[in-house]
Amino acid sequence: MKKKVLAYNRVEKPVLDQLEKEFDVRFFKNVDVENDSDFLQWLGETEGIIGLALPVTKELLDRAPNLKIVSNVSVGYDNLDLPELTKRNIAATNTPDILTDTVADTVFGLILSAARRIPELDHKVKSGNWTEPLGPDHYGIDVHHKTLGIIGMGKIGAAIAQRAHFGFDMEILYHSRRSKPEAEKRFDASYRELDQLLGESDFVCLITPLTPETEGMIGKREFRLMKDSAIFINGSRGKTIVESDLIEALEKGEIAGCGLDVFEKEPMDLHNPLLSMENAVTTPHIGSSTWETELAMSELAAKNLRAGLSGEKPPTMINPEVWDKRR
Ligand SMILES: NC(=O)C1=CN([C@@H]2O[C@H](COP(=O)(O)OP(=O)(O)OC[C@H]3O[C@@H](n4cnc5c(N)ncnc54)[C@H](OP(=O)(O)O)[C@@H]3O)[C@@H](O)[C@H]2O)C=CC1
Ligand SMILES: O=CC(=O)O
Repeated sequence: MKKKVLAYNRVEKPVLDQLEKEFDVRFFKNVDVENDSDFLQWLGETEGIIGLALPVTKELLDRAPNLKIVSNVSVGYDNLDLPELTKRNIAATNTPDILTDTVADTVFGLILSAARRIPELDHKVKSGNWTEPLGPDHYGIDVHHKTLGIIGMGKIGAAIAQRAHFGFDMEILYHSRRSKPEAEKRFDASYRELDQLLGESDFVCLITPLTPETEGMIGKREFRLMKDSAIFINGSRGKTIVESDLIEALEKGEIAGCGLDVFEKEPMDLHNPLLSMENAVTTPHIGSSTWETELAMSELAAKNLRAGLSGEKPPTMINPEVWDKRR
């Protein structure tokens, strides 16, 4: 009998088609996971979960007694209660590396869009309001030769630094839990304590995972430490910042603008003030969303799932101690 698999929200079609040949798969999209009876019934029987951003809580796990693996189609895994999965010997996997360059491209797109006011000016042209040559009211600021502060010099942070250093001659400052000698050598990057980085950077780019330590790490105090000409970019998770404090900082002119791919609530509420702020460039959490990268992520997640269900070690495990215990 085929093993039962629950697919959630996003698994690319060719990969889902293949998985359906190998397993008994049910696909769910945006269901109310606490109350959808079909979902809960399948959860009770399933051995593997594959998908994007399913909140895997203790309560959900209580309803999934046969579960052996949760295969996230994302590098971030803040949706998982990892200690609880590990305690129950359930493997957890993610999709690192293959999305790094794509996400760095997105972040750089936000930097350029916010600095050069591209969405705002695009709207001006298309709405028929480009009726005379534009002047200082519509100037942007340079990106090249400015100072970029990266909070979270991990894989994506380093790929952003690479673009900034080699492509735009920017000075790179960074803050992480540990110093990064390789980034210092390759990109001439300099380590700074967080407060110092905030005060010295023209562009502040946040790209850490969401953890108890990073939740709300950028709020009122941190926005005040930034230059009033600074542009703040968030590619990490919405909850790493206090969104209402960002809105206040923009309203008061404590910073000049922002570029956001992630939000406290996704999709955003229609009354969110960011929606009407011209100096806030927004994208709908599409950091890794290119055809090539989404397919590669689904393929890697499927590889992890297959391994986890056939007793092999999944290639990109987040909790390898589960595997060590199983052997
Ligand atoms: N917008 C989007 O679509 C996407 C968003 N992301 C987000 O980007 C995150 C990073 O991905 P990736 O670069 O691959 O991950 P990595 O694990 O390679 O890098 C994470 C970095 O964050 C640093 N970090 C962790 N905790 C802290 C802290 N408390 N203070 C300062 N720095 C900290 C780590 O520092 P150290 O090395 O010193 O431990 C590390 O340098 C993901 O977890 C996800 O949330 C990822 C993909 C797409
Ligand atoms: O947000 C996306 C991820 O891969 O993490």
